[in-house]
Amino acid sequence: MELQAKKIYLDYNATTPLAPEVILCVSEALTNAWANPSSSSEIGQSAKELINQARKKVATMLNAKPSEITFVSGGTEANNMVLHTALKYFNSGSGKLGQGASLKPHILTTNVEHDAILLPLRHYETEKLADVDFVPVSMSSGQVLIEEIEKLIKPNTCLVTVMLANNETGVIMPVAEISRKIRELNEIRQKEGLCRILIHTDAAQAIGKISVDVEELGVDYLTIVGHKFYGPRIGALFVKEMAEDSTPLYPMFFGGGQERGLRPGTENTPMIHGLGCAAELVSQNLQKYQEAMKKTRDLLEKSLIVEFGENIIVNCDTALRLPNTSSVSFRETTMTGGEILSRCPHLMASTGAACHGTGKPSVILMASGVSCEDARSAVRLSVGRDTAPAEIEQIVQMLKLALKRD
Ligand SMILES: O=C(O)CC[SeH]
Repeated sequence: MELQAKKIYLDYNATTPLAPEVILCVSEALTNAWANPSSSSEIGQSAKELINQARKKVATMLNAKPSEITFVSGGTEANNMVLHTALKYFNSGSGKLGQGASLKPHILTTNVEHDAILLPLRHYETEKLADVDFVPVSMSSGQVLIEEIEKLIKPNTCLVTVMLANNETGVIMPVAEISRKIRELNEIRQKEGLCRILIHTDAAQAIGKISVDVEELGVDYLTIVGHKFYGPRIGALFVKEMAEDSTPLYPMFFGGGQERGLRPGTENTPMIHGLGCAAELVSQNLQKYQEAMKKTRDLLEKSLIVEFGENIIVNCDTALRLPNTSSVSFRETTMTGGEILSRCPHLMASTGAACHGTGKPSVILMASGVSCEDARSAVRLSVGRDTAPAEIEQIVQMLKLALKRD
């Protein structure tokens, strides 16, 4: 009987499994914390306490305060809430501060953001609700350049949103430097009666892989996505509390008073408890996770280069990248990345973002400086905390076999 070859999962940027400890947390809360956290009963209040403990754990992971964490359904909701807030902030007058009433809010972002930023902003443009500039990232590194952002800032700019790390290339963006520059400009703008520019980063791909410290980043908002760091499929939004000038946050829908009325709806206690557990694991083990993923990812890239030589390139490898992500393109093949993966039945990876599908060359890769031909044959390999170095040789052999039959 032929031994069933073990299938290897290398798509951790698409989603991660729940850590065993998180599964225990979720199942424990499903069993014991089913009460309505808004109930005054003992079991209601114990459910509420689990939520408060989870808030503290997520805050600790980010060097934030618990009161700066609002639980939401996931990264898409968190991102949309920030964009919704920026428009309302500008249009409520507090943003306009002497702007002509005819001016629309202006938002700056990059051209490689996740669809949960790109598509809402394109919608705002279509609906004439905002002017948006999608700043092209460097075609040599895949990173956005601060000067490219700065030169596009206008009097009616009310938000700069830049992802902390790209999901397809792993490129880490200079968010802390961008924040520093924006805060300098905000001091000048305040004297000129111009609106404060709010700063957001979508940290979905970064948390659990690199250090994410809201004080170091200097952002007003930060998106947290549980299912990228072995947590449940819910999220949270960090909103900076400042003594002198509170950061606005407007609810997108209305109902009960949960989450201080900012995100109403009876809380999903088990998932929130699980998110807190996942956050605690990151706080306790980030360096170990980071080192393990980098060791495995670097071994993978080295082994692929030894095997394929000039017939493989690692995309955006000159930039600072996440320790677990590798976007590689195969040359001297007529196959697309999707066709290559279809010939590797025991390798579960992707050609790019899961939400983009595998049909066409990734626009994100091409925007990051990868040629159309290389984007066409690209494969994204994203390792996890427990991807074993011993699996690397199997992965290389699977790809070698797939390319051999071209
Ligand atoms: O696969 C990705 O890169 C993101 C999926 Se939300």
